[in-house]
Amino acid sequence: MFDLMKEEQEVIDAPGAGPLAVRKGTIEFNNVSFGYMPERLVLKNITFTVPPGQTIALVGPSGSGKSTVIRLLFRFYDVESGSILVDGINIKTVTQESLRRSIGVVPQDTVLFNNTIKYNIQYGRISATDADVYQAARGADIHDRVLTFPDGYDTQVGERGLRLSGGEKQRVAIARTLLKAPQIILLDEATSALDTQTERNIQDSLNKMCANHTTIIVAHRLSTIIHADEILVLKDGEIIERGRHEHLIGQEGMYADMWKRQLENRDAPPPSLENSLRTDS
Ligand SMILES: Nc1ncnc2c1ncn2[C@@H]1O[C@H](COP(=O)(O)OP(=O)(O)OP(=O)(O)O)[C@@H](O)[C@H]1O
Repeated sequence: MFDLMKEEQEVIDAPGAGPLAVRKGTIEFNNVSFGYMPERLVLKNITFTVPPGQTIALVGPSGSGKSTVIRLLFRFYDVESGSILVDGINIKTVTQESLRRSIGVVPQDTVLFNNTIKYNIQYGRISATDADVYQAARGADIHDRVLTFPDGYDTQVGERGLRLSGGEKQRVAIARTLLKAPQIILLDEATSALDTQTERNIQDSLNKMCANHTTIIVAHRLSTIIHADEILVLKDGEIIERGRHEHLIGQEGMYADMWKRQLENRDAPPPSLENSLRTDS
């Protein structure tokens, strides 16, 4: 999946590029085609619009191009043909720094600094006050948890400190994003399984965070995108189905198949339960 910190610099600012001032946060992809290598396009004629405050979800098999859409919006690469606009401005014409400043990212796996939990949250906006940090932590549903750490907000975390669980790390990312308060949010849903209660809590925090922000979600669990304003189903770099959840279920295509498969997996008893039943009988 996309690891934005590790991407190398491929594009440079255009001469005289000015800063992007995001007002509403409309995102438009117009006939975007792109390949990492000229002979192989991984996105073909992708067109979609995310109106201000709405949520679009990208789903599809591994390698279908979901993360590439995100990387292009972050402008790690320039499109081969077509254009990407934010509030009507072609992102090629603005500074990358200003573009990335306007976008908050909640990655699958959040990198923690070997520092205090407070620093790790405050990283979203270094100038934030303690009160802002606590408020963001509350919004991300991690404040009460932090208070149980040995030194509260001053507890060292990361490799050399307290290790946080996957769900806790994701909540740190949500808190950072709440502090940054960007108009646009990119969310890379974790593939790793979380227990049902943790998942529900995180989902609540995510919903709160994304409300009134233009959001693109790379989704793995379809249950989290039932309310998305539009779902794009990608296959081999093309949008093969699009629409809201109910519409796609009615189409009985790839999305409906994926949905059925996820329901079957959810209804199957967990392996441990199966084993214990077998032992008991
Ligand atoms: N840096 C790169 N150089 C060359 N090819 C790449 C690079 N990154 C991705 N690709 C290729 O581009 C295609 C789309 O990859 P992408 O990461 O966008 O897929 P994805 O849908 O996000 O997959 P996943 O769900 O597995 O993360 C794949 O065929 C992949 O092999």
